[in-house]
Amino acid sequence: MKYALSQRFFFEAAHTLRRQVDAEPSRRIHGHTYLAEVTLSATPDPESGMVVDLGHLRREIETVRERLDHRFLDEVDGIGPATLENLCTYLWRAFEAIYGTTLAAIEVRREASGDACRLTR
Ligand SMILES: Nc1nc2c(c(=O)[nH]1)N=C([C@H](O)[C@H](O)COP(=O)(O)OP(=O)(O)OP(=O)(O)O)CN2
Ligand SMILES: [Zn+2]
Repeated sequence: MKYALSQRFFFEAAHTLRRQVDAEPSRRIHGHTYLAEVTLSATPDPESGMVVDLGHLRREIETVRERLDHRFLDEVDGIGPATLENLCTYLWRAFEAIYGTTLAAIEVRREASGDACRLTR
C-alpha cells in the first residue's frame, strides 16, 4: 500500500506574462497569491510510522518558499515565463532533488481565479 502525504504553502509574487488573451494587462507587472501543495508517496517506515517527517518537509518547504515569496518571478532563475505550469516544474525540480522518487505530485493554484496546475509522474 502507498500513502500520499502532503503539505501546502502560500506565496505572494509578481510577474508579467506574454499572451494573446488579455495581452496588455498581463504584460504589466501584476501579482497573485499562489497556493502550492507538495505530495510525497511511499510506504511508511515501520519504525517511525512515517513516509517522511512532516517537520522535515516543512523546513524544506520554507527554504524553497523563500525563493518565491514576495519576489518578481520573471527574475527568479530557473522558472522561465512564470506560468502555473512552469512553477510546477520549478517546484518539482526543487523537491525531487530532496525526496527523489518519493515525490509524487506538485500542485500550484490561484484560489482567487480558480486556476490550478498539477504535475505528477
Ligand atoms: N496556461 C496558463 N495560462 C495562463 C496562466 C498560466 O499560468 N497558465 N496565467 C495567466 C495569468 O498569470 C494571468 O494573470 C491570469 O489572467 P486571467 O486568467 O486572464 O485572469 P485575470 O487577469 O482576471 O486574473 P486575476 O488573478 O483575477 O487578476 C493567464 N493564463
Ligand atoms: Zn498573472
